[in-house]
Amino acid sequence: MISVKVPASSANLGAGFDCMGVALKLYNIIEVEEIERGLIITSSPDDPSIAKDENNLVFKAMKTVFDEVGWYPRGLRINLINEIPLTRGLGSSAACISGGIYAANLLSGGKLSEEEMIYLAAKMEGHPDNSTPAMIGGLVFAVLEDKKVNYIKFVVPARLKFAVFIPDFQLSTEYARNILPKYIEFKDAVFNIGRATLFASAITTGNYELLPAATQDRLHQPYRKKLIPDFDKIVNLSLEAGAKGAFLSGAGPSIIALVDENYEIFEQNVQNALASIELAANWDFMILEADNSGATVFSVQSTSLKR
Ligand SMILES: Nc1ncnc2c1ncn2[C@@H]1O[C@H](COP(=O)(O)OP(=O)(O)O)[C@@H](O)[C@H]1O
Ligand SMILES: N[C@@H](CCOP(=O)(O)O)C(=O)O
Repeated sequence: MISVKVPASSANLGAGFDCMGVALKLYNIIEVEEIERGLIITSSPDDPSIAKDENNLVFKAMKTVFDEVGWYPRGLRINLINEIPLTRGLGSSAACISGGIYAANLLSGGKLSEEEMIYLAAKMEGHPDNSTPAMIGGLVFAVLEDKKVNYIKFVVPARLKFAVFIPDFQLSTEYARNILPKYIEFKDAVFNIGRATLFASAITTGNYELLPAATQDRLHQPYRKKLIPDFDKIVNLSLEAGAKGAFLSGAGPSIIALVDENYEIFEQNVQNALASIELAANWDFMILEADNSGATVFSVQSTSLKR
């Protein structure tokens, strides 16, 4: 049995639509084992959206590796331990894809390089901003090209923390992508290019005072926030509590805020604000550090099946 631990991820980071994302210390564990025959898939906690047959996302990711390397298990047992909430904008699908590819590569003899796994994951997800940090950790700037992903990984210092607000409703990434406009005004494109560039520079040089300006966006949040009634209230309470920027996590509905100091005061301010304002949804709140490792082997137990 091979056990792989794979982190959650928060993509876009404001202005960096489809090209920036960070891995977070919130994990799924994917356990895989070759068996004599068949496909057995279990998950905890279980969820009706988690397929238990060949439509399962982890299995589909694993099969892309088996097809690529030309190796197939006789049968496969997959157990999923899901700590990352599904369909909340925290890269649950990317964790399945990157974790599944990473586990399948181990099971099939490690023939794929890290670059090849990064590309396979981004191609399957359709954009590299979740799958790449889920695979290698850190805060990643990434572009999906024809046959590879061009990326830079930045190791996030522990000083920079991520306050995550998770509501009690789901918002599918597919739906949240379909509602985006096909065309935008030139000035809005220029607006985002500037802020994404400023964000990259501010994060890598530690100029966190620039982050509130650098995390503004006109490409996706104006459209998606209409699906999240509490969006402005959560963003505003985060900023008033001392965050250096607050924005949609991936395609939402979760919201994420950057905190670089006075963590206890920030947390107390947020708890007080959440208790005192009227909100349309129930929101879970936690402060996470960035994960700088990505998918890792959690444990390997020798299997009884001999080839
Ligand atoms: N932990 C999981 N296990 C199996 N399938 C999953 C898991 N998380 C997501 N999926 C599948 O991926 C699909 C898309 O999820 P998505 O809307 O992208 O969620 P997220 O925003 O968390 O990435 C889900 O409908 C589900 O079928
Ligand atoms: N760039 C994507 C990110 C989706 O992230 P997820 O965690 O919501 O799957 C988008 O904005 O659609």
